[in-house]
Amino acid sequence: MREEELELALKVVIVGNGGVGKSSMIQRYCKGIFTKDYKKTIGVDFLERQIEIDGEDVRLMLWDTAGQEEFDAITKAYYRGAQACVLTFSTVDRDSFEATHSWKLKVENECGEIPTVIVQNKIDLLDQSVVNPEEAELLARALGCRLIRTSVKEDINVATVFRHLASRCLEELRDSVNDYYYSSTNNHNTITLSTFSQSVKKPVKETIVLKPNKHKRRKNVLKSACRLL
Ligand SMILES: Nc1nc2c(ncn2[C@@H]2O[C@H](COP(=O)(O)OP(=O)(O)OP(=O)(O)O)[C@@H](O)[C@H]2O)c(=O)[nH]1
Repeated sequence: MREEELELALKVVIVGNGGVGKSSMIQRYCKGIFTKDYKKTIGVDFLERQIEIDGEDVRLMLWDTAGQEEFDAITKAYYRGAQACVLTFSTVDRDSFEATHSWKLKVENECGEIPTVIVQNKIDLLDQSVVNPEEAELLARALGCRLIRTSVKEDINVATVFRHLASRCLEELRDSVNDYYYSSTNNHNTITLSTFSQSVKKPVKETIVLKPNKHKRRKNVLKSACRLL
């Protein structure tokens, strides 16, 4: 495979009780549309969107899973291999809020700990809210996730959810690439990263601090990393 064919693809699963707006969120983000009709997802569905984060092209593969428990056996098979997760509840559905922790556990059972956000959807219906803001913050803190409030209907914060997750995944990937460089350079070796300012050439045993080039874009660090690995 040529270097320019390499791309970063992230599998993201969207989970939460039925009717909280998972399918609508994915449709909004990938197709720019919103429909009032409720069509229950049977099993799983899938859409994708390409975005750019810090100069990296990232393909987001968004897996829409059914919220009804009867589909649990099917949907959990699709959690496997996910790199990020959206836990969704609805502002006007108390049960969906209370189920958030159990959704997190279901995903964790298949994927371990992965970057996760909690989404409180339907904030356009705040006047009918059955979850107070402090409770939602507390839950997010307890589960160690960022809370993002969205309205898929009004297109509020939907893109933020996916950009945040993609950034988190990229950070983790960069950290592991950097760890690899550091651990694979023994004593007198040097490393060269051409995508960073003036190439980084340092004797090992020092901490290697990678600074983005101020003049060149820090483009394709992961592709370059793959080439070096
Ligand atoms: N007011 C309002 N309604 C929304 C919003 N997002 C989704 N809905 C509506 O909520 C209903 C359920 O949305 P879906 O996206 O089908 O819900 P889901 O979570 O995919 O449901 P399942 O497929 O059963 O798991 C639909 O009628 C949507 O139009 C929102 O932000 N505000």
